[in-house]
Amino acid sequence: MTRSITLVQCARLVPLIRQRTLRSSSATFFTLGASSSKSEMSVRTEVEDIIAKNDIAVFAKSWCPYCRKARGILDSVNTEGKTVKIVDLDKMDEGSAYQEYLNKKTGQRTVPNIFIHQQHIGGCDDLSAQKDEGKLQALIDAK
Ligand SMILES: N[C@@H](CCC(=O)N[C@@H](CS)C(=O)NCC(=O)O)C(=O)O
Repeated sequence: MTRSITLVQCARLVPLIRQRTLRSSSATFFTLGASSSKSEMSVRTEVEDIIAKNDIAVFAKSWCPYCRKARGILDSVNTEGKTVKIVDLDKMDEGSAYQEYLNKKTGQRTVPNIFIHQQHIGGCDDLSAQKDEGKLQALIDAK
């Protein structure tokens, strides 16, 4: 008797279990949706970390002539004791996402995208202008 009651209860439980499974699979779907915006968050965190933790941060592409020129300008000034981070966006999976975030942050989509002590400098032409005006070394030495 006890056994048959248990079986009946089990039979009643089956649709409930199905419902819960469906609910939990939509919860999984929701979690996946949330994790895609978390990935945007982590791109933002990573880019901001690079800018915050380095005296000079350059978001570049390995084949880009303006990036090469910017590296040359930075090599021509004294960066001793400073952390210089060059991030080649074309060599990483999240490169396009970084570039998209940088565009949102600075209004500049092109590379190189240069920061000195967290201050947005701009591209190669802007860096070059700072050097020509004799301001670049002072900017780098500021901290
Ligand atoms: N005037 C800009 C020019 C930079 C530029 O045109 N960069 C190209 C690569 S050489 C670029 O970002 N193209 C778009 C892309 O690669 O997504 C500067 O001085 O930095």
